[in-house]
Amino acid sequence: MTQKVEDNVPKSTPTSSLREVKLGVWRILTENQKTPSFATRWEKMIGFMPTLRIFFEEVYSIEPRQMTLILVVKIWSSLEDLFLLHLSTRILAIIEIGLKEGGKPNSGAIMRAVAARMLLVAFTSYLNSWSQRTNSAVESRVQQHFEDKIFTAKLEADMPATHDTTDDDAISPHGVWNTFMTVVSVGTLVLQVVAILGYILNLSTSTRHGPIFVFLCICRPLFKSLYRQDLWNMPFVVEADNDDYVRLQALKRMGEDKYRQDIISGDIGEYIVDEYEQVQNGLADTSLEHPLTLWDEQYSWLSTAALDMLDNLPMVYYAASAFLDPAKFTLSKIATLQRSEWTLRNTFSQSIQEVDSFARAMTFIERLYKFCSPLPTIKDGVLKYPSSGEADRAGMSIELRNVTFSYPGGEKNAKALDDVSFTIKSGQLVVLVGSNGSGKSTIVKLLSRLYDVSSGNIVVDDKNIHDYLIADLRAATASLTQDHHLYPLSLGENIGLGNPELMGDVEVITGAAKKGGAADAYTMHVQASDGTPLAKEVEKMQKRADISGGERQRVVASRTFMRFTTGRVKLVIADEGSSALDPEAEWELFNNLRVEREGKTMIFVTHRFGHLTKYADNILCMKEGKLVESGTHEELMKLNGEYTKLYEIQAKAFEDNKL
Ligand SMILES: Nc1ncnc2c1ncn2[C@@H]1O[C@H](COP(=O)(O)OP(=O)(O)OP(=O)(O)O)[C@@H](O)[C@H]1O
Repeated sequence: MTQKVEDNVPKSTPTSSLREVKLGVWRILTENQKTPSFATRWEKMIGFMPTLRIFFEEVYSIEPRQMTLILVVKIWSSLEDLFLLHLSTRILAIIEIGLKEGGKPNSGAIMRAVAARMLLVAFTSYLNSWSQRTNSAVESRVQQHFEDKIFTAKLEADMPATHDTTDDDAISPHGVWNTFMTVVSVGTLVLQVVAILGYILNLSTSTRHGPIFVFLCICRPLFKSLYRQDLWNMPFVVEADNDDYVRLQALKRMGEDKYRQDIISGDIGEYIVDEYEQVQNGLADTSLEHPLTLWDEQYSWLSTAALDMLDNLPMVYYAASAFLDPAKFTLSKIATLQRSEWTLRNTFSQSIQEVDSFARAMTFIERLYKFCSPLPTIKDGVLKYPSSGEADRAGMSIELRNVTFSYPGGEKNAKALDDVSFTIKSGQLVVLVGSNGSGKSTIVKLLSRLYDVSSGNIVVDDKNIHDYLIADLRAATASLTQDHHLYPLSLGENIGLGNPELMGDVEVITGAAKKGGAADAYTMHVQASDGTPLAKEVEKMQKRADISGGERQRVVASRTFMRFTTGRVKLVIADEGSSALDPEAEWELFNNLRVEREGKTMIFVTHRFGHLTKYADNILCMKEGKLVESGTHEELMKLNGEYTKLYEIQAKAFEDNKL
């Protein structure tokens, strides 16, 4: 198990090294890097301000009125302690003066100060409860706003962008409100610290006393943050480093529902329970406590005690001052100093902790905007497809010229395609074959411009594929791949989305469903969707998970036939689109596709050589990212190479079965 304590683990740089600590069942890695200097952090923060402003304005503009009130309450709450402190001081001072003068304290003044204090408490508590209620409403509005934004960005992102998954995981609309409130909290904490500092300095008996007292108040959090720097500044990675513990976690997972059927049918429950007990015994006294608790415990009690002692310094200071210079100290002043010392220390500690949260908020906001406005990695062209004068072609003509391609984010130097060249003439039916991982699907993806070549060129109808408008190219391509999924929408939409313009045309959709082999399912769907809202809802709620692989492919194939109804398709790509179909359905699908051949080039990717290769104008045989052979079935068989080898393995299987 790898557990990230910090979600922003920096990549190791040559200037930093890793420090490893073993605690309990954990292995903790921290970065032994020099803490960035104050100047570096300051620079980073200043550079971040414009992005922070955009974020703040965007969140604020969702509900400006409510947001203003929330901010006012936040500011008020941060200053409340100080107002209360001031009123308490006044009450104490009035009492003290009264007692000193030997008479009764001024009851009117006391009553007024007490009433003011109570009013303040009641007002703040009302504001807080109002703010809590408002917060949740505003929070859900903000969440909704960013959910829409993230959803749109996800739909608009192109394929290479989706390889950068590290950012995706961390970006969630739920994080936006928390991040916003973190930024607000940091702002109000800074305000609070400044206000208390001002108050203490104002109270102090001399210009020298004030700063010394303030320093003593913040001594503990300051030293703690310096001494235990890694807690605040060093992101660290924690992973389980105990075989028994790792196995225990794995055995615990065997209790999940998905394994139940196997456990019952395989009768392996007893084995798992025995193993579970064995690893529990193996762990014996090893601490399973949370790594952060263990991390904290590794410091000696002496250092902890020394830090705790620092808490007492302000008291020692004003006790000594009162002793040495009693004329300048009153009891009410000492009480006020004590209370303000406590408030300052707490607020300062919180601020230091928030430095870390603020750094995380900065990272979150930067990632959010990067995610929501990704730079398009696939550049659009300007030419219409088909260009004027080319519309009558018998299909798309394609030429790959020395194409090499590596997947973004894939292993360095790993070429999915290596110097591949071939030509497919308009209207040809071409079959792509080759062993797993040989690059067949990659060719298909490049033709749909899901990715761009790393080097070389793809020429479509005599022009570079990059010159065409991507939307036009995609409209001219109908693809049926094994990766296609059923959408979590109604069956009618699943087929109709092949041509959204005819979504309401039951007759056209029925025709497509027939050709794709999903006619029975679609007829049932039409009967269920008898127009009543309830029937529609029932249909929508049907789980798509219970559908078999073959049934799914029939629906996806129907969607492809629906796409033909646009009249714009010039290229049909079927990448293992019939792998889950029974032989009869596959034969039917293939025949139905052949009927649609007019005006279209067809590329089939397959491992099953059966009927497809017989009808192919050309067969391209791939191996390890290279095109190794091409020609008709007869020509390739004569070569006695890779194609023959693959073909004979299949043929032999049938012969062996006969024996
Ligand atoms: N998204 C991806 N990221 C990184 N590498 C990938 C990705 N998709 C495929 N590859 C790699 O590219 C190479 C070619 O894969 P491709 O899917 O084109 O092969 P294929 O011939 O279609 O295989 P199969 O017959 O199994 O479908 C393989 O080495 C594969 O691991």
